[in-house]
Amino acid sequence: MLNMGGPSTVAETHDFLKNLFLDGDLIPLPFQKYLAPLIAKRRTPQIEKQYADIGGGSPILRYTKMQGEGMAALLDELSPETAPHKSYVAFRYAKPLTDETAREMKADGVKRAVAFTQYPQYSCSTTGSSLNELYRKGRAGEIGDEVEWSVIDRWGTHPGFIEAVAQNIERALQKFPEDVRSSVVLLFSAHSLPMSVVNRGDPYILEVSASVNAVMDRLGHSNPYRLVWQSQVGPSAWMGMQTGDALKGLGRLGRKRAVLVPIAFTSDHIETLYELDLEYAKEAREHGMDVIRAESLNDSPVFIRALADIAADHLKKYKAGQIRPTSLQLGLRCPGCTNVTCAQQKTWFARAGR
Ligand SMILES: C=CC1=C(C)c2cc3[nH]c(cc4nc(cc5[nH]c(cc1n2)c(C)c5CCC(=O)O)C(CCC(=O)O)=C4C)c(C)c3C=C
Ligand SMILES: [Fe+2]
Ligand SMILES: [Fe+2]
Repeated sequence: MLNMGGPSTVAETHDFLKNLFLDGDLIPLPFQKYLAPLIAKRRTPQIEKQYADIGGGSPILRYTKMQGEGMAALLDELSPETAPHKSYVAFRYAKPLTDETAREMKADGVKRAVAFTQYPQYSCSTTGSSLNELYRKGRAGEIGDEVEWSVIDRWGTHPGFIEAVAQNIERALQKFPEDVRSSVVLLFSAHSLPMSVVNRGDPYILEVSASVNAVMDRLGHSNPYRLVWQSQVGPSAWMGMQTGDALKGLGRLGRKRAVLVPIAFTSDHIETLYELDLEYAKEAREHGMDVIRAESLNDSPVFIRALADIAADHLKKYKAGQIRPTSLQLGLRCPGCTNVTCAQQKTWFARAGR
């Protein structure tokens, strides 16, 4: 289960940020090796405070383990021919990092593995980065040669995922009086992307939009909705409109009721617990708005079942011993992408699978 991870305790914030700013797939910096530690150090106090304010750390490891264990148990039933199943977590910027997980898999004698991104929608800066890391570790011999790999690199319109999000929205809508419910604005909010990344052809914006469209279809377009973007960092141009500005704009239009829906991350993190709950929703309430946040997927049984269905379908399609390069969705670089090695990954994942 690939994801970025987060500091489980406030004390781990600095290392998390250092790993993040060292990642050229996420943030290409000149003299990265030297600049990254400096930027991380400068940013640490502010981000430490945010993790302290949401309860002393990120819950992502706890939820990912819970989701993984639930998924593996269901998979034993859904796919008995590939049982037993076990989930491993490989985070990009926090423990457990890819090499630690690879050692554990090696010690367990794993022979067949699925690199399963936990980002529903593909971006070269997120899933691409995690796959690059796995590829590098594989090439460096840190992952057993005998492991047969395949990849699930996106699932943003899987009906189970869409159902889980839709149910959380319906639960949030229930909190509004029935006579006004259908006028509540659904404000889907996803982590923004620098325009430099959007403009080189990264598919994330398109795939997040596809998720939102699928959720609205499932809801029968019951409510007005918009997709907005949050958490931009630094002075460069990012995808808009920004979530905070959208809320203010709705307030000005007299649309006082909204549900904020996290759509691009599967567990709670600073963006939901700090930015959406403590900053935006609070500010909106102070301006007389009635804003509720739909819950993150976290331990949702519908979502865990979706993960198991996605993995079971994949295992049926890509049987051990039969994985070929053409089986993988990877291999297409964005036309303008210079730092993502998707094309090489395709070859490695296939070769590792022989
Ligand atoms: C799908 C989710 C995310 C995308 C896409 C994404 C792209 C992206 N992020 C940065 C820069 C930063 N992101 C930071 C933290 C952070 N990012 C995400 C998710 C996505 N990022 C999460 C879940 C987190 C962890 C914080 C949290 O909410 O718990 C940070 C560090 C925090 C900070 O300093 O503000 C930076 C920096 C870029 C440049 C980028 C696309 C290229
Ligand atoms: Fe980010
Ligand atoms: Fe790319």
